[in-house]
Amino acid sequence: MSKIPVLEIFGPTIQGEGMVVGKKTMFVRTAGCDYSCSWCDSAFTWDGSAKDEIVQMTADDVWKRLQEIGGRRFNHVTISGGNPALLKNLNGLINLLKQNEIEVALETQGSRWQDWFVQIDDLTISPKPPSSNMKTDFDKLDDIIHQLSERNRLKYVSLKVVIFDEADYQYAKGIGERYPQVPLYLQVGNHDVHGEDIENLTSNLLDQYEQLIDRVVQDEQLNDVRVLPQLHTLVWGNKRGV
Ligand SMILES: C[S@@+](CC[C@H](N)C(=O)[O-])C[C@H]1O[C@@H](n2cnc3c(N)ncnc32)[C@H](O)[C@@H]1O
Ligand SMILES: Nc1nc2[nH]cc(C(=O)O)c2c(=O)[nH]1
Ligand code: SF4
Ligand SMILES: [Mg+2]
Repeated sequence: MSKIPVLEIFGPTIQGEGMVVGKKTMFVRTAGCDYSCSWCDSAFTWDGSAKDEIVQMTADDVWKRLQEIGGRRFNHVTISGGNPALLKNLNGLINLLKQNEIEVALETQGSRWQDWFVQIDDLTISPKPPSSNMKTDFDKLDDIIHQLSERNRLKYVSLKVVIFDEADYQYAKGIGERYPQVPLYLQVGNHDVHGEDIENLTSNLLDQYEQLIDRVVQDEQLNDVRVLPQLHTLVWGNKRGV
């Protein structure tokens, strides 16, 4: 059976971000990314620092492990990374979860298409703004949104843009204009992904959140938008596995 490179399986916790924020969920975090965002809060998935922790698992292994740690205390699994959309064979895991009546969410940046996107219940696409130092391939992103639209999947999809500065804000507006049919979430950027002083971190993030809200409420071109912090970061700081 084909294997998936897994870095973490944890939960139940709450989804801290985006379209299903607050939902009780388990997480499966895959290894490897085609991007290297300057501020990535999960850089250990691609920078080699956790390469010894990567475990090659079959879909069955992952499902067993989810049950071992989550028992019967979950009905939702979020797959994140790294970029899980690098893995063509994730359909095995997605099918297995669905057979067991588990809802499946997935986080990806919109750089790659996989046919199994159409099976995801909550698909978050998070194109990267200028502060990340990554360049969005808009031909690719257009194609992904087009394919999802053609297959009547847009009700299961959202776009989420992380905001650090004015250029990011303008980029997010561009995303909103380009894909008006897809719900848009703005997410507060965490400047200090290694900081251990949670009080200081929380207070900075709440300040950033307030500033982003102030900017959005003044803006007549961004009426149909949702503005959120990363809830898990406010609660647990930069701790891994929550
Ligand atoms: C770690 S990524 C993994 C999934 C996929 N590679 C992606 O970027 O969408 C999960 C989410 O965390 C966001 N993220 C990463 N670093 C962040 C930071 N420093 N502050 C806020 N959000 C961040 C990403 O933009 C993405 O929406
Ligand atoms: N609680 C919690 N919510 C999250 N939402 C997206 C996450 C991610 O790293 O992809 C994440 C995470 O790592 N933890
Ligand atoms: S695309 Fe996601 S996982 Fe990859 S570097 Fe950027 S934030 Fe990190
Ligand atoms: Mg995270």
